Amino acid sequence: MTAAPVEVTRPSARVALVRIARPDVRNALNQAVLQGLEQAIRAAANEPEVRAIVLTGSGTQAFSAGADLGELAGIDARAAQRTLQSGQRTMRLIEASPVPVIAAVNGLALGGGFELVLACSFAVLADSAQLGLPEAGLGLIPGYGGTQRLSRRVGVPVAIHLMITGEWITAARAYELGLTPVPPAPVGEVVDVAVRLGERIATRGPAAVAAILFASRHGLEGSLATGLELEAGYAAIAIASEEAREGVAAFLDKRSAVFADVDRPVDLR
Ligand SMILES: CCCCCCCCCCCCC[C@H](O)CC(=O)SCCNC(=O)CCNC(=O)[C@H](O)C(C)(C)COP(=O)(O)OP(=O)(O)OC[C@H]1O[C@@H](n2cnc3c(N)ncnc32)[C@H](O)[C@@H]1OP(=O)(O)O
Repeated sequence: MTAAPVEVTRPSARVALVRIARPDVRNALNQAVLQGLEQAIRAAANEPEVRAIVLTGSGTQAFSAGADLGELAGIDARAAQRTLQSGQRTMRLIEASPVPVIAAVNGLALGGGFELVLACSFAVLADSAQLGLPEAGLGLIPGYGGTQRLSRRVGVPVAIHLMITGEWITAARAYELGLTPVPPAPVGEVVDVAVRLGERIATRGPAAVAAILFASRHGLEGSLATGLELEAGYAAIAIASEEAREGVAAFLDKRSAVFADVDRPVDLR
C-alpha cells in the first residue's frame, strides 16, 4: 500500500500541519499530492478550532521540486490540461483560504514548489532553502500562478529575471527582496517557527484575520484573475509544445535540453 502523499497532524490545538510526503522525488507535485493538498487544506480550514495551517515538505532537502516531471512526460494534451487546472485550483484554494496558510520552506522550492509558497499568505524559510522557477528551461512557463504572484511580491523586473533565467535565490536573498518579513530560520526549526507564528495568528480575531486576507487581496483580485487567465492560456500553449516535450524528456534523460529555433514568437495579439 503506497503511503499517503500528504500527511496532516495537529502540533497544537489551533494549528494544523500539512506535509508533502514524497521525499524520494523531492516532494514533487503529482496529481495525488495536488488532490491531497486540496482535501487537507479544505478539511483543516473547515475545522472551527483551527486558526492557522502550516504547509511543509518532508525531509530537509526540498520543500517541493515542483510538478512531477515523470508524471508529465507521458500525458496527453487533455491530461496535461487537467493537471494544469488541478494545480491552479489547489493554489487558488490555498490563497483564498480564510484560515491563513503558512509555508514552512524546509529546502528547495522549485517551479510549482515555489508557486506553492507564493500561494501561501505567510512564509518561513529555512536558511538552507533556495527558490527558483526553472520552467523556461523545460519549455514550460510557471503555470501555477507564478507569473502573477511573484511579481506582486518582488516586483516585475525581479520576477521576469527569475522566471526567464531560472536562477535560484537563497533564503537570505528572498528575505531581502521582501518575499517574507520573517528572517530565515535553521532548517531544524523552520516548522516550529511557523507553528509559533500560527499560534500568534490564533490569538487574533478569526473573522478579522479572514477579512484582512480577503480585503488585502481585493485590490489585486481583478488584475490577478485576468492575469491568471492569461497565464493559463500561455501555459496551455506551452504544455502542448514540442519545446515542453524536449524540456521534460531532457530532464528525465539527465541531459541538457536542445530547443529548436522558433520561426516567430508566441502570437501576442
Ligand atoms: C511532455 C510534454 C509536457 C507536458 C507538460 C504538462 C504540464 C502540465 C501542467 C504544468 C503546469 C506548470 C506547473 C509548474 O509551474 C511547472 C513545474 O513545476 S516544472 C518542474 C520544475 N522543477 C524542476 O525542474 C526541478 C527538477 N529537479 C531538479 O532540478 C533536481 O532534481 C533537484 C530538485 C535540484 C534535486 O537535485 P538532486 O539533489 O541532485 O537530486 P536528483 O536530481 O537526483 O533527484 C532525486 C530524485 O527526485 C526526482 N525528482 C526531482 N525533481 C523532480 C520533479 N520535479 N519531478 C519528478 N521527479 C523529480 C529525480 O528524478 C530523482 O529521482 P530518481 O532518479 O532517484 O528516481
